[in-house]
Amino acid sequence: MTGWTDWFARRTWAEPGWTVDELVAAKAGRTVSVVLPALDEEATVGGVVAVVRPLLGSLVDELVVVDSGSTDATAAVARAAGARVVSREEALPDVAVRPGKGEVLWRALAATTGDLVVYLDADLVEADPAFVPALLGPLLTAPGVALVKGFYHRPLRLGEHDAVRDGGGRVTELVARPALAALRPELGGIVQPLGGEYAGTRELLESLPFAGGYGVEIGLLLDTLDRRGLDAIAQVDLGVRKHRHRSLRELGVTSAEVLGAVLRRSGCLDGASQPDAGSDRLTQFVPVGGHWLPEDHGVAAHDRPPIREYSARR
Ligand SMILES: O=c1ccn([C@@H]2O[C@H](COP(=O)(O)OP(=O)(O)O[C@H]3O[C@H](CO)[C@@H](O)[C@H](O)[C@H]3O)[C@@H](O)[C@H]2O)c(=O)[nH]1
Ligand SMILES: O=C(O)[C@H](O)COP(=O)(O)O
Repeated sequence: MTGWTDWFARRTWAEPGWTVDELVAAKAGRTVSVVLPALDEEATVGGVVAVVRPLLGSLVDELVVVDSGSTDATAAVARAAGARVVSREEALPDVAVRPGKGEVLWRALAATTGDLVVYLDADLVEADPAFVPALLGPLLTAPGVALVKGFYHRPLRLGEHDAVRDGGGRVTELVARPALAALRPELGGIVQPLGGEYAGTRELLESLPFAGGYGVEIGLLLDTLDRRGLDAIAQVDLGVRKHRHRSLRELGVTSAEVLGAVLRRSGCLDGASQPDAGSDRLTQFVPVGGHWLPEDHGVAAHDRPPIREYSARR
């Protein structure tokens, strides 16, 4: 426990108690965009939009679902629930799309205008209306804070009525936190480095590269630390977060993208001069008819440049 204990005491809100009215007053002319990245989330996106929708026109100035190439009814459901829906192509029309979550979060900056941006995953189950106010609290009231991460209990849901308490967050616990402990121990006090519920100033987010895939969250944390220092980062307790779980095999690809983003930022891969450094394939072995067959998966191993620089080059 070195390097972050003082930070933890200063920058962790364990019982966020701001009221919406207090936060609206604290905006002082600043505007807020809430962004939901969504790839085939018709089952849950409507519920997430519905808990943010009542804040539109007061704490929240725009609520946007950025559709990541869904083939289901995600866009229609999100629109019906009250969000503006933008496809990833529409968000930045003259830039060819690359796959991945980081890509849509990066493009979302071009499709929105808020001074503060709140990201929420669209696969949240029983999303909590308190998430957005709590994530905005430190940004609106604590000078110097530029990035706010949520933390929470994460049940591992095994069925509709069955869950392992705090059994979720497998990539977080087995890959992300150990990698940070080894390579950037200052970030060891961040409870949920991979959580998809966080908020930042546009000024910060537009100045940072975005890892293209699931490495985006850990990349933003590392880059904020390196450019702004630990005190620019805060965290708030959001209670409980439930989401759709992916299979162990899918989480292997997530882990590869998270690890790649860390290594590119740690001098282990030459990320600075080669933004695409690192392997973009992961082979997994699957048992088929008594044999183990290799299965090849694509891994997003690149960073998008800070969107501010990108716009300037065009
Ligand atoms: O190409 C993609 C992939 C995902 N998503 C959306 O991103 C959100 C999170 O994706 P998900 O596949 O549910 O992520 P997890 O496997 O749960 O991964 C966790 O860990 C990741 C790595 O840090 C974070 O990016 C996630 O937010 C966090 O929930 C969901 O709304 C997805 O629809 C996209 O929009 N495009
Ligand atoms: O953040 C993580 O570690 C991944 O989203 C996996 O989460 P899960 O173990 O709750 O599915």
